[in-house]
Amino acid sequence: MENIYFIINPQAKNGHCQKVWRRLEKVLAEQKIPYTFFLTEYRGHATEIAQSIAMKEEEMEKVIVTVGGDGTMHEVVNGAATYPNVKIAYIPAGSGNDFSRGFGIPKNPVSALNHLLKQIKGEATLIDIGKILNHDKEEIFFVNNMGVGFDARIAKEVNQSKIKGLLNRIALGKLVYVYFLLKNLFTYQRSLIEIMIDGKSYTFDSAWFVTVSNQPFYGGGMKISPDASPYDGLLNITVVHNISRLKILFVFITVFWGGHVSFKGVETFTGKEIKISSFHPLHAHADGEEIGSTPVTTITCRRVLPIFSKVSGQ
Ligand SMILES: Nc1ncnc2c1ncn2[C@@H]1O[C@H](COP(=O)(O)OP(=O)(O)OP(=O)(O)O)[C@@H](O)[C@H]1O
Repeated sequence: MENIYFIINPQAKNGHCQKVWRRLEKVLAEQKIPYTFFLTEYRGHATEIAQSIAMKEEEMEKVIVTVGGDGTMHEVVNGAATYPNVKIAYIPAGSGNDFSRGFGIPKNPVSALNHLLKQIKGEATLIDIGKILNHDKEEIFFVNNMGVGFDARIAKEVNQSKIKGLLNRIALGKLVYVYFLLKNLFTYQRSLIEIMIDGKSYTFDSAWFVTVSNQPFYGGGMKISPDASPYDGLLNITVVHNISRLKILFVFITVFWGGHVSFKGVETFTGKEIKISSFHPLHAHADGEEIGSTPVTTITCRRVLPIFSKVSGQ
């Protein structure tokens, strides 16, 4: 059996993750699985823990299992992605859990753990990840998506909001993104955005946002990039521009099944290196976590991260 380390964000889904972890502990005890665990104490802590696990006895193979939401997974990947001795797994216990949607991991945390315990004896799957260079020349990885503009503004407000806690308590946590989308819809100032995709330049005036996806889902189940695949070495770009405030509401409804891509004003591209700049600095996010503002450059890193997911061996 591999060395298994769990990193748990007890605050994910406004504390619900603690209950999830207690259920997982029982399963691990019943199956007599040896493991080590760490609870995160603050934002950024999962990155520090993952990195220190990866660095300890570097020749030793390890599996780091994230228990939490997409934000915690983002932090774990940023701590461990550059260490070849580490494989990563995910148990969904956050509000949105787009990673589990995109990678076919069971929604139920106990099922996800049982599934992982079966898989862990076999081969992990190498997936693509995105690497961002922001204007401070920091390197940031993402597994789901990154974005600039309206969606990054929403991500920032969601992360700071008290409403998220309220909605989570009544089991409607996924609606938090919808709430902030509607809140910003009538006030957001659209902007000129320039995108360079593999050396080819595109300009969009009155742009709402640009999303760069590694897998189809974001924002708690919206299929923003229906054709994105984390196995093809490409990133999928979605630009929404020149659409009125009223029409974007209709477009938004169709995002849940990926129908938005057929609207005029929704443009899609694929590429390996994407530079995004804007007339005014715009918020940027990676996997829903704030990462500063434009300009940003994103590149794909092809099949570099070993993960355990339903589609292992693909
Ligand atoms: N102990 C902690 N206290 C406060 N914040 C924390 C702690 N540990 C991690 N965090 C931060 O909590 C934030 C949210 O975590 P996470 O994304 O895992 O859960 P979520 O928001 O419920 O789920 P999702 O992102 O899937 O909607 C992350 O930005 C992470 O950095």
